[in-house]
Amino acid sequence: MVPMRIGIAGLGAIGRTVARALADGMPGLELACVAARDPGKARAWLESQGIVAPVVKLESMPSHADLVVECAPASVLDDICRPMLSARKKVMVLSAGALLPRPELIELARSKGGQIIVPTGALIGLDAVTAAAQGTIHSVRMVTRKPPRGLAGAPYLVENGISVDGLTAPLRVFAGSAREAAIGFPANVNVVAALALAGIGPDRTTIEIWADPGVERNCHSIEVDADSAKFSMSIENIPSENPRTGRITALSVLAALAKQRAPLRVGT
Ligand SMILES: NC(=O)C1=CN([C@@H]2O[C@H](COP(=O)(O)OP(=O)(O)OC[C@H]3O[C@@H](n4cnc5c(N)ncnc54)[C@H](OP(=O)(O)O)[C@@H]3O)[C@@H](O)[C@H]2O)C=CC1
Ligand SMILES: O=C([O-])CC(=O)C(=O)O
Repeated sequence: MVPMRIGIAGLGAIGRTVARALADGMPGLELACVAARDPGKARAWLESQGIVAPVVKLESMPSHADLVVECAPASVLDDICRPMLSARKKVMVLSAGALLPRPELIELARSKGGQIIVPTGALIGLDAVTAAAQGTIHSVRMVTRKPPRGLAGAPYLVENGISVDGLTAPLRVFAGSAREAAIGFPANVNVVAALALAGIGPDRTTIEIWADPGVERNCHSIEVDADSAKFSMSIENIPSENPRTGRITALSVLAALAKQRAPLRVGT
């Protein structure tokens, strides 16, 4: 079987873990290329790891890869998705919050025959939410609690003069829709964007965000009420080297990549 060629756009907390795993070997998959903001830094890291892969520009990824994992800042989403989708290829999107205001990327995938894949990422239970969405979902509510350092610097906090420094008790810093949360916290709550895309959309999916000095993990809990089932789910993510990003996110990418070529697929 010809291996599926995987590109990685963004060599940070998620990208490095995915590159390492692909280089170590995943059945039916090969690391085909990497794109980074600073190609010199990327080359030095690859060399230090003994990983052989070309460092290329975002716009030339389609000639190297069948599927690109987008694990870069939200601001780069367009530059990663457009060339790949225009070439009828696949992009696995981690910056899910940046997809909400860009429905034209989904239209591009539809018109060209490419595909955007949003993995479960740092979340849980999107299989159940997508199943329930085949029927009628009445409501989806999410509550996120993060250590203050996992929220510091978010545009919503800056614009509203909310400080999370030196908190001694939990502070609810936001309550609103997934759409508003994705704008105010573009690097902190991609999870609620993925949840919205799986279920009832960004305007009806609600979220509370708490800065909680009492937690060490990024904690997400979700309640879904549907005509097929009522369920609640929660996950406590151990932060990776990037305090905003749970370690499980890169593992979710690996699981989703493995499914691309697996003889047995479990879960939706
Ligand atoms: N869907 C989900 O469940 C989750 C999504 N995420 C999202 O995934 C994305 C990646 O997260 P994470 O790995 O933790 O982030 P990091 O900040 O650790 O890594 C991002 C990398 O992208 C690089 N980069 C910056 N600009 C470009 C560019 N123009 N082209 C290519 N690479 C670039 C950065 O380089 P440099 O440092 O040199 O600027 C950095 O190495 C983020 O948007 C994050 O919010 C995170 C967790 C969960
Ligand atoms: O959604 C995100 O961007 C990150 C997150 O909450 C987590 O890793 O738990």
